[in-house]
Amino acid sequence: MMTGLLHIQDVSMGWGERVISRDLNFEVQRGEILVIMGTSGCGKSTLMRLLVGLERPIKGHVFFEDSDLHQGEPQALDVLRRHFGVMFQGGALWSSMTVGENLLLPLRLFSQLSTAAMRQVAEFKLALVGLQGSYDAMPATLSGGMIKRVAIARSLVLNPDVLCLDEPASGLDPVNAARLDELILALREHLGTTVILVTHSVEGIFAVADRALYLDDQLKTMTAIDTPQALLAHGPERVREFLQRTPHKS
Ligand SMILES: Nc1ncnc2c1ncn2[C@@H]1O[C@H](COP(=O)(O)OP(=O)(O)OP(=O)(O)O)[C@@H](O)[C@H]1O
Repeated sequence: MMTGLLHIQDVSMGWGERVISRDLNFEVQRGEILVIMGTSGCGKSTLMRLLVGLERPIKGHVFFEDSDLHQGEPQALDVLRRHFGVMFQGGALWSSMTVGENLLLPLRLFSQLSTAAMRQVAEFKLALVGLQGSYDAMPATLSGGMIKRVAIARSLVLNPDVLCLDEPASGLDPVNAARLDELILALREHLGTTVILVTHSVEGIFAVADRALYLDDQLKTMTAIDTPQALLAHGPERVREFLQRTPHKS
């Protein structure tokens, strides 16, 4: 009997003969904030892409509830993917479109809503991330922190069960990075969204994570998953070292 929203079973990931990480086994609980951590190149982004069905594992399975994300027909996978809202590294917006048009894109593609209803949804999501009133703004007129918020709002328009954020704070100053942490906590509280987060920021990990998992690039597997406090107190040595670094923003 499976518990948890996502169930990762004996997964190995990589390309061709090159295995990046193997024997991954863990669950993501509904409503939790799970951080994927590890040094550069250990496979954090790859794991996130795999968890949302954009990458296939070399071996093993990823289940969303009881559905295998990599087994069914392409159409079934398309439906499953809509449970995920994804903000990729960089979180780029279309610079030639207004903020509102950026948010309408996924709605036009995947919802049956009327134009007026789509606009309401987009404005509501902008308000959720603290950007009410910026529907008609062009991305070039926004600050880096605001652009990240718009990208998060866009990943929320289809009401995903799981929000996946790949280094959302990269390029932000410490104040805006901390504000983004607060936003992530608020979204979980108000929407109940499950959040999977890739971050290099130790401060961010302690601020938001219910649990964090560590991908070890030397052992090429996941060596720990627990609360950040437990990992710092009695995790494997490299994980403790990772968490003891001077907090910094990537
Ligand atoms: N499409 C691809 N084909 C082949 N190799 C890839 C591909 N994408 C990533 N890699 C390699 O897989 C490894 C893991 O990459 P990934 O981006 O997942 O790491 P990461 O932990 O997210 O790194 P960073 O912290 O630097 O963003 C890297 O060595 C990368 O070069």
